Amino acid sequence: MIKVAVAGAAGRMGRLIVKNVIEDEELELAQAFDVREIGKDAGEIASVGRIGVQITDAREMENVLNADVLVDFTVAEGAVENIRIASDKGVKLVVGTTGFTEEHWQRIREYCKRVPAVISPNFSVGVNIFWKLVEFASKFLKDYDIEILEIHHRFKKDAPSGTALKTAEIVQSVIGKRKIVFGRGGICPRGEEIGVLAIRGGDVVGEHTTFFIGMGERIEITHRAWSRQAFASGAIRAIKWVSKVDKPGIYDMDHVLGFKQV
Ligand SMILES: NC(=O)C1=CN([C@@H]2O[C@H](COP(=O)(O)OP(=O)(O)OC[C@H]3O[C@@H](n4cnc5c(N)ncnc54)[C@H](OP(=O)(O)O)[C@@H]3O)[C@@H](O)[C@H]2O)C=CC1
Ligand SMILES: O=C(O)C1=N[C@H](C(=O)O)C[C@H](O)C1
Repeated sequence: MIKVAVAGAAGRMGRLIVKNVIEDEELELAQAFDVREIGKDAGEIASVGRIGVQITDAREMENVLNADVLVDFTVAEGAVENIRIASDKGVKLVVGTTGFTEEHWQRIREYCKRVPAVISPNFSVGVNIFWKLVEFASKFLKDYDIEILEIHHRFKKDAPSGTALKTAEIVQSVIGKRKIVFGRGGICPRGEEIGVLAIRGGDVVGEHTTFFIGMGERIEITHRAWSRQAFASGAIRAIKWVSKVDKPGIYDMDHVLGFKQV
C-alpha cells in the first residue's frame, strides 16, 4: 500500500483526492492537512463518511509528516513550505498548486534536488493532450496571432491560471520569445505578443482556448473540464507513478503518461 498524505484536504481538490485515495485499493490515506476544518474527520469533510483520519493543522506538518507521497493542492506560498518539509523528510511529492512566482520556483527547484516530485498545473489527461495539439499548431502557424483565454469559477485565487501560463510557455518555446501580455486596455495596437486573458465567474471548473488567428481564418483549440474528477484521476496516476521513482527531481505529466523517460 502507498501511504498518501493530502495537503489542502478541506479544499475543492483536496476533498476529491481524499475520496479517490480511500476508494483505491493500492492507496492508503495516512494523513490529511489543512489550515481549516482542523480536527474534523477527513472522510466526513469529503462527504464519504467517517474514515478515522483527522485533518491536522498544516502548521504541524514539520513535526508529524509520515507518508510515502504528499499530494498538495493548496496555495502557492503554503505549498512551497509543504514541499520543503516533504523534501527534508524524504517524502515524494505530487503538486497541483498554481500561482508560483519565479522566487517560489527557485526554492522548489532547490528542494526537489532531494526527492522526486511530479508538479503540474493541470493533471487532466485531456489538457496534457491539448498542450501537444497547441505545440503542433504553433509549429505551422508561427506568423498567426496567438491568444490564450481561460475561464474559471469565481473562487479561484490566482490569475491567469497555471494551465494558461504553461500554454503560453509552450507557444513561446516553439515560436521564439514573444512577450506575454496579460489582458489589454487603453491604446494597445497588437505587436509581437501572446495575449493571455482570464475570465472568472460562477462554478466553471476550468476551460482553456488557444486561438491562432490569421487573415481570413482562425483555429481554436479548446479544452473544457466540467468535473474536477478529470484532475483527480490524473493526480492519482501521478501518485502511483512517483511512488516507483527513486531519482530526485521535478517531473511532469509527460513522464507519468510515458511521453518522456526518467
Ligand atoms: N494541477 C491541477 O490539475 C489543478 C490545480 N488546481 C490548483 O490547486 C490549488 C487548490 O485549488 P482548490 O482546491 O480549488 O482550492 P481551495 O481553496 O478549495 O483549497 C485549498 C485548501 O488548502 C488550504 N490551505 C491553505 N494554505 C495551506 C497550507 N499551507 N497547507 C495546507 N492547506 C492549506 C486552504 O485553506 P484556506 O481556504 O483557509 O486558505 C483550502 O482549504 C489552486 O492553486 C488551483 O489552481 C486546481 C485544480 C486542478
Ligand atoms: O483553480 C482551479 O480550479 C484550477 N486551476 C488550475 C490552473 O490554474 O491551471 C487547473 C484547472 O484549470 C483548475
